[in-house]
Amino acid sequence: MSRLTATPAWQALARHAGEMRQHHLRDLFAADQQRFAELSLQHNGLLLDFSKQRLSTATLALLRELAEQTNWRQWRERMRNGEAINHTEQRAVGHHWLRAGVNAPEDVRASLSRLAAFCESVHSGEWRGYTGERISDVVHLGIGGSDLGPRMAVQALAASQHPDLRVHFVANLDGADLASQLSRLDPRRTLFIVASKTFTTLETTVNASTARAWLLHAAGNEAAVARHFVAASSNQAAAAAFGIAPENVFPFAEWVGGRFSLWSSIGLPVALAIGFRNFEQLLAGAHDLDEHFFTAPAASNLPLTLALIGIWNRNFLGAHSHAIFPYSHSLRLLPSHLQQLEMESNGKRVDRDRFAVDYQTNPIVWGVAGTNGQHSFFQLLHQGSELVASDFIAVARPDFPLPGHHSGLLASCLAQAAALAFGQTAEEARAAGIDESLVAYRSFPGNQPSSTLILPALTPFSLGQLIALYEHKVFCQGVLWHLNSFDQWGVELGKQLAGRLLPVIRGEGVAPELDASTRGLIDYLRKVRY
Ligand SMILES: O=P(O)(O)OC[C@H]1O[C@](O)(CO)[C@@H](O)[C@@H]1O
Repeated sequence: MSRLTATPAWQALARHAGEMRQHHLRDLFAADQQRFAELSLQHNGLLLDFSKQRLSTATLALLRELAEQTNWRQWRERMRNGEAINHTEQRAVGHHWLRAGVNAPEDVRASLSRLAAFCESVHSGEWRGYTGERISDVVHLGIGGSDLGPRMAVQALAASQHPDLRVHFVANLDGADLASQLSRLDPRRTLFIVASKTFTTLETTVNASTARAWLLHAAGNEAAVARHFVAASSNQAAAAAFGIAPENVFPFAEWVGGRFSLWSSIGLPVALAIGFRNFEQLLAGAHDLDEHFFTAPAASNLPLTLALIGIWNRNFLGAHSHAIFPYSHSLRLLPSHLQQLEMESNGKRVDRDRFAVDYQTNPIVWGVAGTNGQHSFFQLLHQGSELVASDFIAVARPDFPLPGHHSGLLASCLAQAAALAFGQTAEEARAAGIDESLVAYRSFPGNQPSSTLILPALTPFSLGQLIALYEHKVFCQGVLWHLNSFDQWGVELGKQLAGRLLPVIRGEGVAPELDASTRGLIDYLRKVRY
């Protein structure tokens, strides 16, 4: 038995789960008229309703006891105080310092001032391309944490987009990604941001090299690179070796994890897209949530509550997957961002003390924007055989207010969450006039758990709050599961193998140790490629 499953709170929760599994959400609501009031929280404009989760106030009390027995407060202080809690890389975890405003470390404030000045020079037209033209397009080259966060934020805040500057993102190693962007761009007016913490990532360095060749083909002069390439990286030496002028490198610290780097210079495309003042509001929103997380008691702490609900669904009700449904077209990339945030952080099977865990860790995180998902896979959620826990995210006021759209969107969001929770019994189907031969098909079991999060509006501030809320949720779950949430060794093996296969694919080498399947695939590829 592990130190987690041996805790009295875990044991009590396991017993309690046996009892709670007997109850349908219909019964829980029927038995308690105060359920919404008891099982919802608010913080500075955000509302989190978790009354449609299959739990009770007693469940929450036990879950909070589990948090106490796993020392979540002490871990929270360790992160806040800059201890090297990422022990396998001997690094502190400091993304929250990036948004601490006037209390941020000196180097963070200095770096923000440089970003502000750079944004100002691009927006004002002081920064010009090699022929003296203004910059009209920015292409951000990065992948994983150096792509998903800023890409999602730029899309989410499209309503605040700077009118004269378009921001594009290229991540994939597949040349189709970069080629399709370049075909629409003018090298004289295009600025590239090479975004890579390590500056060694294959996808980003290949895309950056191709982009530089494209620029030089047009400019015919190396000097153009300094007017068209900047970098966001922790590896200033590698950025310089690539040919980016030192004054064009915006560094950030090693203690910023890739999937938490949106708040650093990796967020430069966001600042360019929405303006630096709005970027500061994004940071302010995240800081607001940081303060809440660091100071609120367990019972009113939103990130901790989200984390505990996730643990309940995963470890005690047996949900394998967790869906994120933003009912907001602008937030349609949020599921992808959270997928990386959660699965790269807590997709682990060895605990902090190097022991294999004897409990489930992160579920599969997935999702799309509503209402689109309703017309593709929601059928399985309503009548399939899988327990799926969901987060519905709604925005009270529209960011693009076209008449006749937003009320329907909100109605759909609330209707889906209610239908998943309460379903439709055979009696109700009959009462609705369904023919007896169809009653079995037109009954819905319900009892699918979900939370609903409401943002008053999609602003830079509320987006900052939203992302930080999930970041701290992930932190709390990592603490409870006794994981290091801040390394990602699991992605290394595939990278190393790709490095070994590259010369073989190119026909420049042999790899005698290859397995029969990979060898067969390579032989076939060689045959059909050339
Ligand atoms: O910013 P870099 O160093 O290019 O890394 C990109 C991404 O690659 C990963 O290491 C995973 O492969 C992520 O954690 C990281 O965000």
